[in-house]
Amino acid sequence: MAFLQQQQQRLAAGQQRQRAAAPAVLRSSISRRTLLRPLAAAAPTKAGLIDGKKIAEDIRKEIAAEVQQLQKAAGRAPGLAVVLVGARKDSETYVRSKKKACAEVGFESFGTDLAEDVSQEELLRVVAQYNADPKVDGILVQLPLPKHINEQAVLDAISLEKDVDGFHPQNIGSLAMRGRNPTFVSCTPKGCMELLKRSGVQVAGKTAAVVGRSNIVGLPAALLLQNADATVTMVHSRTPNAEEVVRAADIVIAACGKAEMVKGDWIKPGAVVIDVGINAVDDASAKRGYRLVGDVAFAEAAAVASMITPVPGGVGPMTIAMLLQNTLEGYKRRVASR
Ligand SMILES: Nc1nc(=O)c2c([nH]1)NC[C@@H]1CN(c3ccc(C(=O)N[C@@H](CCC(=O)O)C(=O)O)cc3)C=[N+]21
Repeated sequence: MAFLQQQQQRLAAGQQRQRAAAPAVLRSSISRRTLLRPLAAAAPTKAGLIDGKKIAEDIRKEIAAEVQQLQKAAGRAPGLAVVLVGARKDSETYVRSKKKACAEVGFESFGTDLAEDVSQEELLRVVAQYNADPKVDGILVQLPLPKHINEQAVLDAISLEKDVDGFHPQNIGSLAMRGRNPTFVSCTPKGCMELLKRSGVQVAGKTAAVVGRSNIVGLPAALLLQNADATVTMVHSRTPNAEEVVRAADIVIAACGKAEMVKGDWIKPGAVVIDVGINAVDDASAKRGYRLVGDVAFAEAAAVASMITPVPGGVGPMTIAMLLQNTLEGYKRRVASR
């Protein structure tokens, strides 16, 4: 919270400077613009960093404490099943970090690794097995799946009560309807909202732009912002005036999957920027031969925003924290309904 206070002080100081400058404009013939320019150059705003890694760590601690408290009476720990098909390097990395996170908070993790050429039928059998397993509270089928498998058919087969990814059409549908509560909200958009909440950002009454309209991030993120009383515009590849729409927004969620597409001059001064993108770009000087960048040109945007998430260390760790939170929610519901 310390940085929030600093942030508010900095904003207040800026406003005071501007107020002090205003009478001078009236007294002299120098234009307001000319007068403010050297001031702005002397004090470039540097956005406060929203530390997703730290916030996710806090959440994992909260979850671990709750598991400690609940598991004795429940007779078992929460269980998460992760299904991986094929051998994509990035998917393997993600699945490994999910299992590690499970261990850290005291969950039991179940895993099935299937060959790239596994049949859809066989994959559906694995899903059905986990649906029926009383020790499993959440099921995650790592995406993307190989081309020969109908992704939606697999996601639809996951029991609604175990759909911790929140990808089942009924979960997304409930999110879209007023007065309905989805069983689970997708982890990445839920993580974005949690970052806003834990950074003290008020959403109600604000304008928000969501860049990207995917089922798994853009769409549910827009619905969540709208449910939190923001006025939301979605921007996508066919939006002719994307920059203009983004520039009008108090809150920007970038989830278009294009490295550094959202430039600094798309951002309204003082806006809050949540960057969902994780793009690998070649970098010979990096240990792995590549580095990760977001969908936002970070340095440029940080110079105008009031707060911004970094990549890595922003939304990514929150996605996993929300997966654990969803699994814990499912566990509590299932234990209570026994
Ligand atoms: N059924 C399904 N559910 C998912 O939630 C899902 C999926 N499929 N397929 C792939 C995407 C991607 N995803 C990420 C999770 C964590 C990080 C993460 O923790 N990133 C770290 C480190 C990244 C690194 O250093 O490699 C960071 O941003 O700081 C990133 C990306 C979940 N996804």
